[in-house]
Amino acid sequence: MATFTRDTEIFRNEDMLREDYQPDSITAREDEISTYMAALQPIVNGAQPRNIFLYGKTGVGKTAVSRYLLKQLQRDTDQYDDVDLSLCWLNCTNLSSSYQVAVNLVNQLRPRDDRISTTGYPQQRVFDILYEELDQIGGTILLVLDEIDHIGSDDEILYEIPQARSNGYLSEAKPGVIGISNDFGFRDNLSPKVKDTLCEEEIHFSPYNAPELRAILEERVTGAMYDDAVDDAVIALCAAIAAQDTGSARQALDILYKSGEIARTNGEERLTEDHVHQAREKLEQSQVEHGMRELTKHGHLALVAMLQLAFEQETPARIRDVYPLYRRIAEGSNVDPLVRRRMHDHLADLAMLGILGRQMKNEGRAGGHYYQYEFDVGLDIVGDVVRDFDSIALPTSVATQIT
Ligand SMILES: Nc1ncnc2c1ncn2[C@@H]1O[C@H](COP(=O)(O)OP(=O)(O)OP(=O)(O)O)[C@@H](O)[C@H]1O
Repeated sequence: MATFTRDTEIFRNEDMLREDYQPDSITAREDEISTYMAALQPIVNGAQPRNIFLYGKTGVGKTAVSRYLLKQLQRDTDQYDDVDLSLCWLNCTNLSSSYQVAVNLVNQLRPRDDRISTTGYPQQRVFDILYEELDQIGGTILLVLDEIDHIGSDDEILYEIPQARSNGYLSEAKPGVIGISNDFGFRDNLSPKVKDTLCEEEIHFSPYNAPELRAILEERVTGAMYDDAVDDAVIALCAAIAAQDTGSARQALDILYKSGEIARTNGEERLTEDHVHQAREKLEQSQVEHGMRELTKHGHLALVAMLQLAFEQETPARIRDVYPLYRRIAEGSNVDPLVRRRMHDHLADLAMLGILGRQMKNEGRAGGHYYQYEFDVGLDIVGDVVRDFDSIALPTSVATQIT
């Protein structure tokens, strides 16, 4: 019979290593915090808020620092009767237009039973409803738009809200926008008028180095794990791996958490450097798997064509070998195939994601240059992903090998 008992060797509080955990204190971000605080200072003084744009790669603390500072700001402004601060936090993943952002802001600000429909209004009407809502709340209202790059080039709202007061649309509310993004291209491609308003205050978060990651891990591990379960060498290794790869605190924390899970599964009481290496490998593998699942339909078709060639021992393969298979599989799956050039872009994407390796070959004057592709990841992992492609008619040689 399977019996569960509470294990007490490794984790004191493993929730502290989870993605959604909000730390009480922030380590190694003194400069960013002081710039951020200066940008928020007008609010404390009862003045109009500035618009702030935070950017930096993934996992470098943009969200954690914002949550920490805004909580602090709310607490500290409570003592001033003339500051009435409200916060509205919207994650813009899946929101691809100004219209959708406006609707979601309205619905976030309204009670649950009074929400508006996500379609069917003219854009200006939705903005008007948003202004009514903001004016009804009144006071200083900070709208935090996390992952703001998802709205793409339809960035009108990032100009509209900050200008609403001076344009006479608001009388009671003083809105400020805090935009957060890890897409550097988004900032550069903002329309000039949006860049002027939203990027009034810009704060760049750079990747963490190994000592900074070490300090973050040390702080977190005190509450999350028992002292005897983890030593300095293990923490230093997690920090070094993440610093070398991405500079992301999320990656460093994930490696530490996974190492603890591996130790627990093995029934061991201490984390070792070997657990850390295994954890890194497992995480990389699941990231590649995730990357494969997220590809477009044509990316999936290219993947299946490559898998067929790999099973038939025909890799490394050139585009001229992959393309006819891709075409056949696409047609068999009722998908219009792309022309060869466009399909080649998908192979290049697979190489960029680390799923395929590609090598430039040079056959001299007569043969010219060409690329050869082969899998850089285990075929079993690819097979696991491909097995779930319900709308692709798999070639028999693939279907039989992956079942
Ligand atoms: N300076 C720090 N001190 C303590 N914890 C941190 C720090 N920076 C990041 N973290 C932790 O690392 C994880 C990732 O950080 P966060 O979500 O803030 O990154 P981000 O820059 O917003 O990334 P993304 O662009 O992917 O949203 C979180 O669990 C967060 O608590």
